[in-house]
Amino acid sequence: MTQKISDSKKIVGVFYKANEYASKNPNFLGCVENALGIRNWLESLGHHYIVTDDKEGPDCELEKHIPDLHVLISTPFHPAYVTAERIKKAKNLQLLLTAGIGSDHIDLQAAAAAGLTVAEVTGSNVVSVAEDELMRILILMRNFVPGYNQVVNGEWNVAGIAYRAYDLEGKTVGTVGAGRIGKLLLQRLKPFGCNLLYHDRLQMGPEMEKETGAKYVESLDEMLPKCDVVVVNTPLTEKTRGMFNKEMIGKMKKGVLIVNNARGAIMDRQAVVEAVESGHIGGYSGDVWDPQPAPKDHPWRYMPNQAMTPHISGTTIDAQLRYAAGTKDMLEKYFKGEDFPAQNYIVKDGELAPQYSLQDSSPLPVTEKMSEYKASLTNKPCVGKMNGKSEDKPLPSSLALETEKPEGEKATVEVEYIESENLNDVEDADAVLKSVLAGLDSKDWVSVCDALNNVRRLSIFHKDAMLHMLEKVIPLVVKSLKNPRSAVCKTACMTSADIFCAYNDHITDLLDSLLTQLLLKSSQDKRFVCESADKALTSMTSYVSPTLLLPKLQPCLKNRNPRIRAKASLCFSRSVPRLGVEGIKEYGIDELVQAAASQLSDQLPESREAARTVLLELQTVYEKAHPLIKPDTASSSPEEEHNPEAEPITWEIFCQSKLSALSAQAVLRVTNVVAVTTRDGLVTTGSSSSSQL
Ligand SMILES: NC(=O)c1ccc[n+]([C@@H]2O[C@H](COP(=O)([O-])OP(=O)(O)OC[C@H]3O[C@@H](n4cnc5c(N)ncnc54)[C@H](O)[C@@H]3O)[C@@H](O)[C@H]2O)c1
Repeated sequence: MTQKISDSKKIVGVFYKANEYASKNPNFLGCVENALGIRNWLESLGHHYIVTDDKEGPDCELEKHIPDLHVLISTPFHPAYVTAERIKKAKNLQLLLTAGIGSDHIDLQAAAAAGLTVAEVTGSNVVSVAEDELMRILILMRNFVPGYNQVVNGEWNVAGIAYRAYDLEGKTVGTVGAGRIGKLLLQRLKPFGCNLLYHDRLQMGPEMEKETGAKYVESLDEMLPKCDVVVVNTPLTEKTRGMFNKEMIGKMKKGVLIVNNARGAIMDRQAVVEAVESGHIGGYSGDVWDPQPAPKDHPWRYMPNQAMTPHISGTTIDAQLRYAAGTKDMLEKYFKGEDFPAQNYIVKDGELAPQYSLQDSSPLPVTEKMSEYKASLTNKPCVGKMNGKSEDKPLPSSLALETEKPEGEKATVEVEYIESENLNDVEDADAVLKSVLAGLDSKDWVSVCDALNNVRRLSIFHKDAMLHMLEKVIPLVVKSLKNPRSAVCKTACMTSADIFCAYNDHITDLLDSLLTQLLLKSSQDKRFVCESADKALTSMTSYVSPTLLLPKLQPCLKNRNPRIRAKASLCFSRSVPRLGVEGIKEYGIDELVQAAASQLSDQLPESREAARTVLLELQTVYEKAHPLIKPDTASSSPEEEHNPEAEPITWEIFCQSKLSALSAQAVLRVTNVVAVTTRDGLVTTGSSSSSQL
C-alpha cells in the first residue's frame, strides 16, 4: 500500500454497545460510545466516522454504509461479518481493520480477490487471553462453577463438588497452537508442575522449549490421547474450521477438559454437546461462539459441565488501550500511504498470511531445503567445505546434502549449520584470509556461505590475523544478512555471533548496521533465521560492553516497528545489569529509567516485560546505592547538601522527579511502590520503598 491517500474517508466502526457502563471508566475504549477514542482525531483530519453495533440483516445500520465506506473497523468481540456479498457491494472499500486479533469474521479469500488489505493489532491482547485460559483451566479442574452456583442458590453440598475436583499439578496439558497466546500460556503453566505438550504447524525454538519445558508433538493424533486438558490456540482458518469433530474428540481421553478461547467454529458445535453430555468431555470452557453474539438457543448455553462466558478474554481495559492505539497507528499509516508492521497483515497485495493460506507448508525443518537449486552446482559438496574438510570427502550418510542428478535437472540441496564449537580450523589460514572477502562478495550463494563459515573459523582460530580486515568483513556480513536466501541469512547470523564473541568492543564503530539487520532478522523472518539472529543478539549483549552498546540500543527502543522495539528492549534489559552499580551510576540512572519507562506502555508484551525487568534492576541498584546516587535535582539543592539530616531521596521521589506523573505511576506500580488501581478506578497504596530504605 504505497499510494498517497490524502482525501476524506468514510470510516465505519462496529463495536459492542456499553450503555450504562460506557462512562464508568475513561479507558473503556472498545465500545460504540467511546469508539476507540479516535473520533476527535479522525474528525479533525476531515474524515467521516460512523460507529454502530447494528451489524446483522439487510436493514441494519452497517448495511447502509457498505456501498460507500472506505475503511471498516471491527472487533472479534462483536464482529461485523464481512461476506463476499458485502465485499462485492462495497465499491469504495480499501481497508478492513480488526481492533484485536483474529480476522476470521471476514471472507479473506474474497477480500484478497478484491485487492483489499486486512490487518489486525497482532499481539495486542495475547496476555489477556493467556491469563484467562489459565483461569478457565483451574475453574474446570476444581469444578468451581457448581460451587459458586450452590452459594448463590443458598445450598451447601461439599460432596457435590469434591467428587470431580482435581489438582492441576501432575496433569498433562496440551495446547493446539503455540503462537503468541499458546507460548504465554505455557510459560504461565510451567510453575504449576504440569506435563506440558504442544502441537503446532511450526516447532518453536529450543530456547522457548527449554524455558517452558513443553514438548513438541508433531501429530495431533498422537498428542490428544495423552492430554488431561486440551487448550485451543490456533486461528480459525480453512484448515482448523470444525477441526474438533466427533472423530477428533473421540481420540481424546475420557473426561478431558477443553478450553477454547480461539474461535467457536474450530469445534463442531453438536459434537461438543454430545461429548459433554456423554461425559467424554469432562468440562468445556471458553469465550468464543459461532456466531456472535450467541443466540439464546445456542446449545452450549445449556450443556452440562460448561464454564462459558461471552467473548471477554481479549477485551480487558489493558487490552482495549493496546488495540485502540494499534488501530490508530494503522489508520495514521494508511492516511500517509505507509506500510503497517509486517506481522499485522492478514491479507496484503492479494495474498493471505501463511497460516491462513491453503498453500501453507508443513513445519520448517532445522535445515532449509532449496529445491530450486540447479544440478550444475551439485558437484560442490558444501558440507565438506563448510566443515573445513576437503571437498571430495564422502558425506556422512545422515547428512546427504545433495542428490546426484543428471546434468540440467533440478536437485535438492540442504545446507547444514554447524555450531561454533564444532567448527574446525582452516587448513591454510593465509590463503583463506586472502580469498575470504571475494567469497563474501560472491554472486554464488554457496560460496558466500562457505566464506561466512571461514570468517567464523578465522575469528575463532586466527582472531588477531583477521582484526585489521574487520572494516571490510562486517559490511559484507551485513550484506549477507540482507540476502533473500534464508541459508545465507542464517549463516550470517551465526557469523555475527562468533564475531561478537571474538572481537567484542573492537567492532563498536561498525556495529550500527549489524545491529539494525539483526534486530530486523530476529523479528521478521523464517523461524530458523529468527532464532539464529536471536542468538547473535544474545552474543552481542554478552560480549560487547554495555557502555558502548546501550547508546546504540536506545534509539532502537523507539523504532516504528513494534517487533524491533521488542527485540531491542530485550537486549536493553540484558545489557543494563551488566553495567553494575557503578556503571549504572556513571551511565546515568535517570536516562535508563526514562528509557525503560517509555517501554512500559508498548504495544507488545515482550517490550513491557523487558522494561519491567530493567526497572526492577534499576530500583534495586538505586536503593543499594542510595544515597550514593542522587538525582541531579537533589544534588543541586544546596540546603540538602549541607544538611546531613536531610530525608533520603527514595525511589518513589526519584521517579516522580524524573518522569511525568503518569510514567512515574506506571513505574512505581511495576516496582511495587504505590498506586495499585482497583477495578473501580480507585487508587490504593502498596508497599512504599521509603520503608525499605
Ligand atoms: N478470545 C479472545 O478474546 C481472543 C483474543 C485474541 C486472539 N484470539 C484467537 O486466538 C488465536 C491465536 O492468537 P495468537 O495471537 O496466539 O496467534 P499466533 O498467530 O501468534 O499463533 C497461532 C498459532 O497457531 C498455529 N497454527 C495455525 N494453523 C495451525 C494448524 N492448522 N495446525 C496447527 N497449528 C496451527 C500457528 O503456527 C501459530 O503458531 C487468534 O487467531 C484468535 O482467533 C482470541
